[in-house]
Amino acid sequence: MMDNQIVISSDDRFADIDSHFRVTAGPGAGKTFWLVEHIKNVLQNTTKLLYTSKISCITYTTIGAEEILNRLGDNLDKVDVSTIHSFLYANIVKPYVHLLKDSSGNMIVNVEDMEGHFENIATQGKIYTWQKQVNNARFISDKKKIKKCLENLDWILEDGDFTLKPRKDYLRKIGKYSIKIEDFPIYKQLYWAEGIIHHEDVLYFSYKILKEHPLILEHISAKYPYMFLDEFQDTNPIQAEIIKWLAKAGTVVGVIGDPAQSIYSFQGASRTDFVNFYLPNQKDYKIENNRRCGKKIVDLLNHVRKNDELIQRSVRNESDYYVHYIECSDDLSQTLSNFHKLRSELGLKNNYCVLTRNNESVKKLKNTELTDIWITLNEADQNRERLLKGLLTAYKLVVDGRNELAVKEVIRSLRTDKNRLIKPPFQDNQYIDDISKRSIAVDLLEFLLNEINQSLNFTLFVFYESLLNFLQSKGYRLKKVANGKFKTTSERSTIQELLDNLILPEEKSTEIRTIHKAKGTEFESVLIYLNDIKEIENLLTPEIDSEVNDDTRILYVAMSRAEDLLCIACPPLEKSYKEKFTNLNIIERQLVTIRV
Ligand SMILES: Nc1ncnc2c1ncn2[C@@H]1O[C@H](COP(=O)(O)OP(=O)(O)OP(=O)(O)O)[C@@H](O)[C@H]1O
Repeated sequence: MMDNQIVISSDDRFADIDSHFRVTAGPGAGKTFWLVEHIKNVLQNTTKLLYTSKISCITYTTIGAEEILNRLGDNLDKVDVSTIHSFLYANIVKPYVHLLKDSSGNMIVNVEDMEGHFENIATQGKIYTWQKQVNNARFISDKKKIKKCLENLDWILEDGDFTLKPRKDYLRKIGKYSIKIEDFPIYKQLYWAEGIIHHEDVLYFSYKILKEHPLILEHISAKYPYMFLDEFQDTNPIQAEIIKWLAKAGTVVGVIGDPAQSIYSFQGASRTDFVNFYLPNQKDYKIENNRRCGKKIVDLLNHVRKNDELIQRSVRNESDYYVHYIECSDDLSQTLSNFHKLRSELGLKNNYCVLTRNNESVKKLKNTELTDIWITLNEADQNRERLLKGLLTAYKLVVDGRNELAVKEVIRSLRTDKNRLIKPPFQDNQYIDDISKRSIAVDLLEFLLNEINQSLNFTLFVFYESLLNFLQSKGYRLKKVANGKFKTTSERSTIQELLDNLILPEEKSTEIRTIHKAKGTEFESVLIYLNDIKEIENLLTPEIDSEVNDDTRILYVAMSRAEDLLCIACPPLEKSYKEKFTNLNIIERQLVTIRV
């Protein structure tokens, strides 16, 4: 499907801006760079944009959206940059979800209480109610497994029909019982009745709305005559279908991506959906340069990608550092110190990142302990947990340099009902309008920064008391803490513990993170921590086009984040492995003991 590709450079501007297109390019090719220039090019030359219409630019993460907005500079008022979920929520779900009715003609979502979309977290209360309503499920005693199964639910589109089921089918089997597929919608309905919809529901509702009311497509297509989608290799099949409908309705669609960086199969994405993506008269382009990585890194990337059609050329002739490996001891802080020593010897003083597969390894590297504190809090008091999680998330966002998003997060955690009365844990009958919400949100952020910096080791109980006093000084009353589960839990947990266990879905400046959270980024030096010898196999015998798992591609994404220094930390290696590393031009860096 990829024949007839026209080779371009990230500097090229197209004269033909009104054909559908696909750009395929490897890491560091300048896909995002090219996309921003293409948007400017369209803005300058189009005749299709009318007074009310805009270009839609879809990114995979909100950090990606912020980056593109920054790079667009003054060209913002005719471009909407957002994630696909925000786009679909704002343009389809929010305005039209009331059109979806059940068999008795009732709305399937309580629209009045709907305020955004959330992660699917199966609370104890919902699990309890669901179990009461579902025959067999009453007898399942392992609540943790039920929770895992319900939180793994997703809408799977097969031949135009949806099934709601866990992505991993074995999760349905809990002890002797196997949860029936037809019992899952009951769980969703519990949330929808309260106006709560989950991220995955946004795609599902959008598809249903457009399928049942195709006229809406005409309206959206008129509003967005152009739609460009970055990182399209990780697109969900439902999304791809909606994009095709929009193209048919008249929107010029452009998709950009790299099949070798497709790493979200656990969310239903598949590299072949990108490889086979086709729209009538679509133009196919590819970029072969790699402007990010030094020469030896590109050689290694080409080795990992050897089954693929795309071989990259490094254009950074000045950067030719060896790729290194370090065998780890049990003390991971030594591995980190050795990596920093190597950077310093090589004179590499700019940014770096340590990447690893999962959150458990991140915690190991950060030397922090994993606890269930947020789950315990949620079970103790759902409303307080929601408020505190929102506030501490906002605090982390500010520390990450994302102030605007932090303000939004605080506003979101000050939940109001349809009469604008603030919901618990605030006391009853307190009115707040949007302007006051924003202004108290800014005050709250300032309070959080002052308070948390001084009180990391304070208990949550103490913190909550000062939050209560602070809000009171601003004229808002929180409910006082009475004896009970929240009190005992909050007396036992510290703010530090809560922060350590609060993992943001996206991170911008964290130095140790999972590979999935490094998508689209670049650093002067990168250390990849592989804690299993199996992960080394992915480097030695790579399967970049595997349909079975993403492992090689995840490693490829990690390696391709490095500009100058790439260093691999691994378990002690047998001789045969060391020889293979030498053959790949990866050199050993002896671990030495460094006193800190
Ligand atoms: N034409 C260009 N001129 C100057 N710098 C460029 C150009 N194209 C790309 N770059 C730079 O090369 C680097 C890689 O570009 P970019 O981040 O857009 O790559 P990408 O293809 O999106 O990579 P990935 O798939 O790995 O996320 C960036 O630092 C970018 O600023």
